[in-house]
Amino acid sequence: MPWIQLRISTSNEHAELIGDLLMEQGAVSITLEDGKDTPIFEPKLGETPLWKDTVVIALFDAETDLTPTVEFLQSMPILGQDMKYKIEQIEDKDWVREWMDNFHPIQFGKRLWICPSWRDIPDPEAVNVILDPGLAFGTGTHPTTALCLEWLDALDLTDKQVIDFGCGSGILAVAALKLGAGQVTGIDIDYQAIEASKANAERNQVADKLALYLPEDQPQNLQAEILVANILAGPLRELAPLIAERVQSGGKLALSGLLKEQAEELSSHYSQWFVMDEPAHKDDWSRLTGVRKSS
Ligand SMILES: C[S@@+](CC[C@H](N)C(=O)[O-])C[C@H]1O[C@@H](n2cnc3c(N)ncnc32)[C@H](O)[C@@H]1O
Repeated sequence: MPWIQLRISTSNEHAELIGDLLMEQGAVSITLEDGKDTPIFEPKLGETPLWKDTVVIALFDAETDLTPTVEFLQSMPILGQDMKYKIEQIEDKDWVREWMDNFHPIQFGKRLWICPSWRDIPDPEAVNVILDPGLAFGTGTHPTTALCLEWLDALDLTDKQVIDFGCGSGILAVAALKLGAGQVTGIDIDYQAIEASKANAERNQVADKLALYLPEDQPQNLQAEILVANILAGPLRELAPLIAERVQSGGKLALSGLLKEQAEELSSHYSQWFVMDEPAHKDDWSRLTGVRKSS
């Protein structure tokens, strides 16, 4: 079905009200976009901050006459006759198909490949993870996932016990198993992540070695030789005592999901329990690694 979209430049104060009014005018969806290049990396819990210059994008059925909607918005004092807007025709595309067409097999480190389940495997001799992320985070294209995959690839995981905190699509958990881990525990707050991890483990014939839990259900005495957690700096800080408890003495830790400027502070916090290495970086993101001290 073809669509038209109305883009209105406004401020963070008025964006939500304009979005609500456009829904009342028959828009089928509203998207808010950064009007300039001002990224918001890690909002505080419960906050949904908007950019100072925000563009409200309203999608309408292509048959809609937008003249009355534009006139109505121009009559509002917060927009007025000078309202900056644009009307665009949207090509009718199959967005899922488009995303699938753009996701290709990627190599991480020396041995590991992440291969979308709908693609051919480029190197059958490699360690191949066949992946469909479904609705969960984790395709390998994000720098934080890439940093964790490279770390796992460089370890000898043979028969090791591994914990994947914040397992998302299960990409790290399944990669660890394909790299030889004996048993992996994946934990996530999102039930869809648990489902996606289970499906990906089955796809890779390693489901019998993957235990999955919501945080409240994880076993009390759970411990592993290796723990990887790609979450965000805030939760990683809060979870630090629990994460430390989960790693055996001499065991290895990797944390990602943190920004470069957060690396030093988080590393120093974890140094209570771990001998920390220098951080590794990719784009704006970092990975911290360390070895558990004796408790
Ligand atoms: C950035 S994604 C990482 C997914 C995957 N491990 C990867 O590396 O691509 C973070 C995941 O952590 C989960 N998460 C966030 N806070 C969490 C918490 N406190 N405990 C467990 N999982 C959490 C999210 O639901 C999400 O699936």
